[in-house]
Amino acid sequence: MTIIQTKKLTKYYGNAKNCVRALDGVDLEIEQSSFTAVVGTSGSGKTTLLNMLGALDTPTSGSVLVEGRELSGMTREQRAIFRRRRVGFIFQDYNLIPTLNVYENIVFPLDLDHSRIDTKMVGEIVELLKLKDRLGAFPHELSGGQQQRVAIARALAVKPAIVLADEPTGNLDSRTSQDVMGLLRSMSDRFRQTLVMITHNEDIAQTADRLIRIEDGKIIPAGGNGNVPEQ
Ligand SMILES: Nc1ncnc2c1ncn2[C@@H]1O[C@H](COP(=O)(O)OP(=O)(O)OP(=O)(O)O)[C@@H](O)[C@H]1O
Repeated sequence: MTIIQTKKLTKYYGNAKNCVRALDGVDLEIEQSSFTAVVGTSGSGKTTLLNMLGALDTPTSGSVLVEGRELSGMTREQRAIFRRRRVGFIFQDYNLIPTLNVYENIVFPLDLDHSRIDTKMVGEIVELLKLKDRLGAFPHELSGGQQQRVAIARALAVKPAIVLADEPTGNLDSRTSQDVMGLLRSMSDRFRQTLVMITHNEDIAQTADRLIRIEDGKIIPAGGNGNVPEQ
């Protein structure tokens, strides 16, 4: 089943004189529960694509449908609820709240939404991400890798339908990277989550169900499990 679909998705920045075509007519379909790796050189449009899929930004033209709903047809408030309940974001710069401790950061989206905290599942995530001993610590007391793991735990705790991750293992050693990838995969199996991940790590990209290569805002045919989008 298709969970994400984009149609001629286009995002231009700047003005007519100085126009950056960050995304240039992207047609894409992503299957539910699949793991898609997005690769491409710096500035090719990867983050822009992720932002569009998660309703963090609006297209210049074209559309994004998630679970059959067109994101640009939503009101601002509907988009905020969609982001909070359906999407788990893992950003490159973590975006942790400095005044909250690790546990409070992890359950923050649930608190915001007045949702019940599944303490068993949060406990499992925390254990797998090796954060159990650091729950009372504040972000500034953590290493970069630990902060990244808190951001991952926070994204997964809401049991989102879609996990959008921008280089989530960039700051982790290879052993922890493998653990984090294992966790993301097993969470996606258990909760039928769809994972879309930007990565520069070829080994990780090769483990994806599908590899999408972006160049100058366009998807280009790429190698990767033979499952390559047509251009
Ligand atoms: N807010 C913005 N205003 C103007 N130009 C932007 C903006 N955001 C992105 N761009 C431009 O759009 C293009 C695509 O950027 P994007 O961040 O999507 O690339 P990327 O593939 O994620 O790069 P990286 O791997 O370096 O993170 C780049 O040329 C970038 O400079």
